[in-house]
Formats: sequence, structure tokens, C-alpha cells
Amino acid sequence: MTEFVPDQNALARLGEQVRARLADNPAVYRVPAEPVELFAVGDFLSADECTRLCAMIDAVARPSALHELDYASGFRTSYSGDLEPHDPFVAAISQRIDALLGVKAAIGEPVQGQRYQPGQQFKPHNDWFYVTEGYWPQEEARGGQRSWTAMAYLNAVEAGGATAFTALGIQIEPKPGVLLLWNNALPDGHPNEATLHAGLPVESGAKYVITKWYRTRAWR
Ligand SMILES: O=C(O)CCC(=O)C(=O)O
Ligand SMILES: [Fe+2]
Repeated sequence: MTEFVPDQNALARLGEQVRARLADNPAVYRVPAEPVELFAVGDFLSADECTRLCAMIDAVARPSALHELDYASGFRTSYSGDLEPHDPFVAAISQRIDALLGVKAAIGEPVQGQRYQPGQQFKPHNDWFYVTEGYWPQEEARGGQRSWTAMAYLNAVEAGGATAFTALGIQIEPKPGVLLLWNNALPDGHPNEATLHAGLPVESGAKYVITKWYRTRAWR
């Protein structure tokens, strides 16, 4: 039996398009993470840009909300908020990520900032949407399934706070200016279960990141 996978063709197409684009860019390093397409770019953001983004996050961060579980459940205990998309500095960074991936700006969500303080974490999750959940009809109408994730580290964390791909046994230590990219789908357009990942608890210091999620259709 073949099940219906929403946006499957678009996910497959975006996988192919971005994969080819990244392969042509010598600044992009492929992290061995089969069966996940995971990439890293060093010094994607300058030290000044990181500092400026951290200050912007401090100004917008509120307890992080999730669709299916709220802050109080302890699942995502960081603070987060969307950065002002019309701010020229934010818009320029957002466009740089779009250009790196070679995708249309319209499919990108606003850049989100996130801050973790000691003890705060984001437990293992997938960035793609579960289409059986109550939130799906609304997300489907807002641009559909998520395709790629871009996430940049903005500071060096004193201890803890790695990004763990829990199904792969891979941990990435935060390093300021580094951008991570991964495809949330398999080449055939099915959501990739192996993309399960977590922001491990920060043990000391703070951790700041920006995240930009891409849909399959225009985000609104
Ligand atoms: O903070 C991290 O390392 C992971 C963040 C994350 O998974 C997300 O924002 O979707
Ligand atoms: Fe995530």
C-alpha cells in the first residue's frame, strides 16, 4: 500500500535542487550523517553579526511555544522569538541563507532567534510536521511541509548545549558563526525519521542560535 505523503514531490524536488547547489559550493562541508543530508558552513556569520543577533534575541525572546506541547511541559524550555523580518540587517542575513540554498525567499519562514540558559533544552524532535496532528491543516495552508532547516550558532557555550542527532549518535558542538543545514526529507520526499535531533541542556553559560525553516510552498 502506498500512503499519501503531503508535498512529497515538492520535497523531493527541493532536496535535489539544494543538494546540487550545495555540492557546487566549496565553503559547504558535508557532515557524514547517512541517511541524513547534513552540511556545515564555517564563518557564515562574522563575530560582529553574531553579537548583534544575540542582542536582538535578548529583546524578543519569550518562553518558546510548540504546537503539541507547551513550555510548561519542559519539552522546549528555551526562550525564542521571530526577528523583525523588515529590519535591514535581519533581512540581509535571511537573504544570504536563501542564496546559499538557492531557494525562493517565499518559502522561508521568518528567522527565529533562540536562547538557552543553564538547564534549558529542546528535547528530541523532528522539524517536519506530523500530518496526523491537529496543527497540520493550519500548517498545510501556511506553506505546507518543512523541507530544509538552517541553524546558526551565535556564541561559544561554556558547557553543554550541543545539537544531538539522537538517531545517528552525532553531536555538534556550538561554534559561533557556523551554519548547519539539513534536509528534513529523504531523496524520495518522505519525511526523514533519522533527522530526529535535540538541543542538549546548557550546563553553564548561555547558548544563542538562529533558525530558519523552509517550507515546500510560499509561507504565510
Ligand atoms: O538548539 C539546537 O541545537 C537545536 C534547535 C532546534 O532543533 C530547533 O530550533 O529546531
Ligand atoms: Fe529542531
